[in-house]
Amino acid sequence: MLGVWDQGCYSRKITPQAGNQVGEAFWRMLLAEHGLDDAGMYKGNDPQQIARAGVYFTQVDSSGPTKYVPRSVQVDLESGVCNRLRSGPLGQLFRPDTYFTSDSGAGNNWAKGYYTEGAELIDGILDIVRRQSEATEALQGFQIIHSLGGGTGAGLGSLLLSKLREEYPDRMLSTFSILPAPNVSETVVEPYNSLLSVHQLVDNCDLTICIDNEALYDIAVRTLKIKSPGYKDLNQLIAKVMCGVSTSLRFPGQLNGDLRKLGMNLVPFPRLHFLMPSFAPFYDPKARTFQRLSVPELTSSLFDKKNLLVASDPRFGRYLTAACIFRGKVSSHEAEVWCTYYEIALLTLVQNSVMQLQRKNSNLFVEWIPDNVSVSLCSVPPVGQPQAAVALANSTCMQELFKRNLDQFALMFKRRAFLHWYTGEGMDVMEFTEAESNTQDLIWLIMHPQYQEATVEEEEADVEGEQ
Ligand SMILES: Nc1nc2c(ncn2[C@@H]2O[C@H](COP(=O)(O)OP(=O)(O)OP(=O)(O)O)[C@@H](O)[C@H]2O)c(=O)[nH]1
Ligand SMILES: [Mg+2]
Repeated sequence: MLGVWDQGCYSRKITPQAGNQVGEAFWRMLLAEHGLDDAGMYKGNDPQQIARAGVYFTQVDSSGPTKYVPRSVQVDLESGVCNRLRSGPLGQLFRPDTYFTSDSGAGNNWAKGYYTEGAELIDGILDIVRRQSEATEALQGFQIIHSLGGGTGAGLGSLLLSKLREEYPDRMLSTFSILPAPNVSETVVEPYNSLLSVHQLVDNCDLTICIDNEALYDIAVRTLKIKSPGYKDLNQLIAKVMCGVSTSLRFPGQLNGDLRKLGMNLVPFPRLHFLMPSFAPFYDPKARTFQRLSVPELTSSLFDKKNLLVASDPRFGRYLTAACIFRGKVSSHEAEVWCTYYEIALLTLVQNSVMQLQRKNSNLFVEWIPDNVSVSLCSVPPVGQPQAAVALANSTCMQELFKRNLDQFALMFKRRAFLHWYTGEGMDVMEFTEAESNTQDLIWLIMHPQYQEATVEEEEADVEGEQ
């Protein structure tokens, strides 16, 4: 999990395996983008690189040169991944007292993460969150990186979200949530863990950036031509997108420059905060030298199913909102210097290109939110690529993901299969029923966003009627 503040920054990873492994890939890429080495020492020479590094790092310069330390907490109910992190290349980066592990394990059981084993760790985790929050002038909010398919990231991650909501009701809570996929799946109960987590995310999170292992797997095989992709390959893709979508928070002068502004532009109704990321260009490293996309090509790639990090098809939904960021030298006029006039001209070019795409595909964008696609530029390119674009979109096609999860959940739940593992940890079967019906409601709302207000009014009328 990660936390973000205006001055310096703070990150905390609730990790289960996935969260910490993805976190490691993310921090490594983040270090490179800000010109920092593995120990957090600045080695770059571009003031833009480091100007807002404080959003994710605290500067420590007690003796000698300044060290940038991530505001991060690494949590797991097994110690293996954290131990590897401690003894790996980033061993000097994190504060030693920001690792929280135990050896009890959650054994893929959401109830252990939420109610028993995880619940025992929660006070210690909150203590360190509190200490870091108090030392910061302007706390924006928190980011959690976790998978939804296991016991720790999903169960303990959900518990942490609800505690943070209670303690910091006016701060932004956001997650990078990795959804399970049949072809990268590890256990049969993943649909249970995932749906129980979605149930919590609906109410306790402001922005959920969904990442789907199924889509990552497809990109790795079809586009990157990796024969049998491992987590390392998938995590590189996630890190690229995480760096991309946090660009506006980390570099100066950006639109959507903090988590709240980002949420404001992307979330028209509180429960519809499940966003799908896209990235372009993904390419086969062997074909790299041939890759140079024009602005319209980059734009259309961002809205293409092949470039989405979730396995759903935007042609079967409608976009409520989207935010795009173009990075590096995205114009074809390569000889031009990155100066103010050039930037204005480029912004107009990018805006026109998005407008044209919207005009051509007007049926894919709701008409009742005018100007629902925001665009911004960042001259700092991603690591290893001269140019790239990334988008976060709020589309009704996200219902496909929840429908897939719900169907798998329902098949097992109908027969009450595997439930004893959960009830054995003190969980009530009612919670499963509630998670199921909450997800059904969520799917309905995603498909009928125009009735959101009516639903809220009906609920309010019901409450008044009961009084
Ligand atoms: N993309 C990605 N997915 C992962 C990774 N590791 C595990 N997963 C996925 O995450 C889900 C399992 O969750 P884990 O993160 O391993 O579980 P956990 O949160 O540690 O929970 P427990 O081990 O049950 O305590 C499965 O859907 C895996 O496919 C990873 O490094 N990258
Ligand atoms: Mg684990």
